Amino acid sequence: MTTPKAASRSASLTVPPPVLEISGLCVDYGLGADAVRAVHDVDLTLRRGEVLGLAGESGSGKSTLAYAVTRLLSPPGVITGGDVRYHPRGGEPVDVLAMTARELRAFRWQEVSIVFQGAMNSLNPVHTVHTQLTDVLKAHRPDMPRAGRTEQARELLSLVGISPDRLGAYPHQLSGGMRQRVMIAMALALQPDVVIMDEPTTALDVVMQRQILRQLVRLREELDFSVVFITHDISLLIEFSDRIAIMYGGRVVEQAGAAEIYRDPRHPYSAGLLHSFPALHGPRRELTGIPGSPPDLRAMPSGCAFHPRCPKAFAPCDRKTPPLAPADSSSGRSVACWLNDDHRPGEA
Ligand SMILES: Nc1ncnc2c1ncn2[C@@H]1O[C@H](COP(=O)(O)OP(=O)(O)OP(=O)(O)O)[C@@H](O)[C@H]1O
Repeated sequence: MTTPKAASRSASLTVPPPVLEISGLCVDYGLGADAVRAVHDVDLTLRRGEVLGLAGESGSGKSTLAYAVTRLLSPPGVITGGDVRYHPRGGEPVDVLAMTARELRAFRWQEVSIVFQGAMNSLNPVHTVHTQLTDVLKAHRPDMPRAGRTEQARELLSLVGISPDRLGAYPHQLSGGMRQRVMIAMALALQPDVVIMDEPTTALDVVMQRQILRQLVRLREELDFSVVFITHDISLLIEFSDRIAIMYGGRVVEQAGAAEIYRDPRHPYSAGLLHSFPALHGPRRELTGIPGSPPDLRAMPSGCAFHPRCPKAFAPCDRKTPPLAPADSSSGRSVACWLNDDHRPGEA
C-alpha cells in the first residue's frame, strides 16, 4: 500500500496503548423471560499492534462477541450491558455502542474490519476481484481517481501474496486459499486499525491455514494493525497470537500470554482445550479432549459453568461463579477458577 501506517512499533517492553476496550459486555438472544445470555460480563482489551486470540468450543460466544463489538449483531441478539471504546490514534476514545448509523459506516472497514466465517464464499461470483476490491475503495474514498483505485487494488493483491495479474479473475477461477486472501486484502483495503478474523481459515487445509496466518502476522508488522483472531483451534492461536482469551459459556475464563497458556494453563478448561488439538511444534501432547458437551444456554449449570465437566471441581465450584481475577501480579494473567483464587468461599 502506498501510505502504510507507521510501521515503527516500539521494541521496548512498555505495554502498548489500548485500541479497543471492552468492559462488562453482556449480549442476550431474545427478550424478557425467554432471553438467554450468550456473552456474560466480558472485559477484554486489545492493544495496538497485538494479535489477540479468542478461543473456545462452538457456542462459547466468540462470534457473538465479535458481532456485538462491531455493532453487526442482528435480532434476536441484543447488547444488554457494558461498554466498547475505540481509541483512535492520537484522539479521544469513542463510545462504539453510542455511534450513529453514519458513524458506524465509517468505523467499519476504515477503523475496524472483519473477516467472517466462510468469508471466501462471500465474494460475489459475478464480479471480478478488481471490481470487488475497487468497490470498497470507491465507497469509502470517493475522491480517489479510478487509476489510483486500480493501482491500490494491485498492491493489495501483492500484499496478500497473489500476483496482480489475477485482478481480472472471477472468484471461481481462484483456489479457496486465494479467495480467502482476497477477502483479507479487502479487509485491509482502508488500512484499518483493527482486523477481526472469525474462523477465517477453517475451510482450508492445515498447511494453507498456517501460510495465510503467517502472512497476516507479517502484514500486521508491516502495516501496524491489531488483530482479534477467533478460532476453536487453540494450537493455531498458540502459534500466531501474542495473547489469548479463552471463553466458556459466554464468559472469559482465562486470559494470558500465548506462551504462558501453552506452558502452564491455569483454568482446567484451558488445559482441556490444549489437549484437544495436536500442536504442530514442540513436544507431543496426549490428546484427551474434554468429556461432555458445552453448556446449553437455556440451562446453565450453577456456579462455574464448567464444573460438570471439570476434573478438578471441588466444593465451591457448583455454588458460586468464580470472578475473572489476576492470577499473577507480574504477568497480567487472569483466571476465573476457584483453584486459583485465594479468596474462595468455604469448601465445606
Ligand atoms: N440468532 C440466535 N438466536 C439464539 N441463540 C443464538 C443465536 N446465535 C447464536 N446463538 C447462541 O449463542 C451462543 C453463542 O454462539 P456463538 O456463535 O457466538 O458461539 P461461537 O463460540 O462463535 O461458536 P462457533 O465457533 O460455533 O461459531 C450459542 O449457544 C448459540 O446457540
